[in-house]
Amino acid sequence: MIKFTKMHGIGNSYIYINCFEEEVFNPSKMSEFVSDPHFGIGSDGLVLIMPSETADFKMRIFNADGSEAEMCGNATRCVGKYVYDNGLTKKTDITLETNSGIKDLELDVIDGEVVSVTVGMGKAELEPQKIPVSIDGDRVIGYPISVMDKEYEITAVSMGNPHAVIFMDDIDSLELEKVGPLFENHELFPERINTEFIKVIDEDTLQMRVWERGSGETWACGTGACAAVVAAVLNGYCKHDREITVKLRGGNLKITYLQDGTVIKKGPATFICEGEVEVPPIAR
Ligand SMILES: N[C@@H](CCC[C@H](N)C(=O)O)C(=O)O
Repeated sequence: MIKFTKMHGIGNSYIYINCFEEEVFNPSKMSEFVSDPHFGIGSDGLVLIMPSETADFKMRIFNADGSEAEMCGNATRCVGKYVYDNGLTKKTDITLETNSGIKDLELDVIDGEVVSVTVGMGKAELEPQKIPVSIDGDRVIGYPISVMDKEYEITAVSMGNPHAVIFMDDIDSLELEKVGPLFENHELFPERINTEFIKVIDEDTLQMRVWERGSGETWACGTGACAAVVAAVLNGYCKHDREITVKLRGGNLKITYLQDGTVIKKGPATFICEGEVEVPPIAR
């Protein structure tokens, strides 16, 4: 049996394991198991909360298919809430080590309740080789790509993990199950990709659907929302230094892309349930 907590950041849910108390030997298999809604618990993946030598805490994030990602925006907020609510820290300014560097969390606590978390997401990376995207040049902005005989234009951004952002008017009728995997596994993306489909509502508001690498369509993606705002600024739809509302299937995030390239993200983190799960030997 292993103790778990299920939390979500605007509908992007993960199973959180407190590795100060529990040991997980095969997180990749464990993620596949817990994410499965039929034989496991049901989630978009697994997050391990661990001790760090360089920050207050460390997190590792695994997608539902067992692949490990560098970063997860929604999980950073949930980890902030978890460590505060469970008495692992009394601090409201917390540093969190991830596979893409240390992120700064600022907890907004009212009457003992964490109502929102603001995360310094670091600088957006635009150099194609570093995202990585197999396209020459120093940036990928509005690059044409053909999927299922339809032309799309991608803007590529890394928020620690890779994103392709596409602006289009009709995102509601998109058949994400069909097109999502074709973007995810396209030959231009050697490490696969997260793909965001964005409708520009106005210069301060974007609407987004996302197909996540390793997890499929999720109701929200924090790094994806940041990439969307960066791409919107690069394409002239939004401006630097303004708080942009990104409306996702599960709720809203507030994202600011500063002139110096840094991205700030603010949003809620929500506890769903906790319990113990019997993990089959292969997933331990
Ligand atoms: N949902 C996340 C991103 C999780 C990782 C992603 N699927 C990847 O493989 O890069 C978020 O909120 O950022």
